[in-house]
Amino acid sequence: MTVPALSIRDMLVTFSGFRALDEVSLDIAAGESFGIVGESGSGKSTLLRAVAGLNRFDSGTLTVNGRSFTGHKRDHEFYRTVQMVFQDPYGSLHPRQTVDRLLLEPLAIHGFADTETRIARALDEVGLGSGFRFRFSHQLSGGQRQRIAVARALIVEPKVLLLDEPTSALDASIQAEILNLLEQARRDRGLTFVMVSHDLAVISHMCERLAVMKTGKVVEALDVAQLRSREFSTDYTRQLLTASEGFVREA
Ligand SMILES: Nc1ncnc2c1ncn2[C@@H]1O[C@H](COP(=O)(O)OP(=O)(O)OP(=O)(O)O)[C@@H](O)[C@H]1O
Repeated sequence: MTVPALSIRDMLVTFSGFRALDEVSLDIAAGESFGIVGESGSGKSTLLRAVAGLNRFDSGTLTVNGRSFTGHKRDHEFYRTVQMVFQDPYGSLHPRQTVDRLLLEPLAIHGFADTETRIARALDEVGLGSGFRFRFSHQLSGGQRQRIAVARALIVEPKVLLLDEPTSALDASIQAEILNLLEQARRDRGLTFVMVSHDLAVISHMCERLAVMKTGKVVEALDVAQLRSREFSTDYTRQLLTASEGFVREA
């Protein structure tokens, strides 16, 4: 692997002594789409949140594009490079703000000047168009909100997107649209994805490699070809696969 976009070494996160993330190490290459799966409570969100600086990590190292970070301190440049999209587009967007305002905010924070052009382009990129610009987010459907959340992440031209169950709050048909939109953006922009999902079908569709988590640890790392041909080394992964609804793809 060339210099990884994201390198996590022995990352430990504890909550009152409980090891929610137990010395996890991962290298994710630039341009790679990397999945994180595991049962509920296995530490997937904690890992993503610790990378994003939303949780502090107690020990270990995080290196992003060659820059190292500790604890939960992140700087402007980090958030220009790394953006996160959350599961719940209802919670992550302020309901009483217009789409315009929601898209303007990250541009202002990061000092972009040509805001008009960027907002118009962002709305086009996520398939909404300028007719949505002055709508309030509470007037949008779940799928439209998630498109705005994606636009808000992409508008500052990041290199890495952290995606925490980005479609699991949406209907199946809308899920596919958002996943396609994300995949298109990744290809067009050469983005690196780190995607958490409980749905192995989603991971199989979107990712090239994945880590399987259990009780705060990575118990297995494999590529999607191995996932599809069921070359696992643990029964736990097999059980996850069986439990993942709709996973029907055969080797
Ligand atoms: N802020 C917190 N305070 C205390 N415990 C926490 C906190 N955040 C997470 N945990 C605990 O850490 C463990 C891992 O949680 P996490 O949310 O990372 O799991 P997950 O794999 O993302 O689960 P799910 O698929 O259900 O979202 C759980 O036992 C959870 O209760």
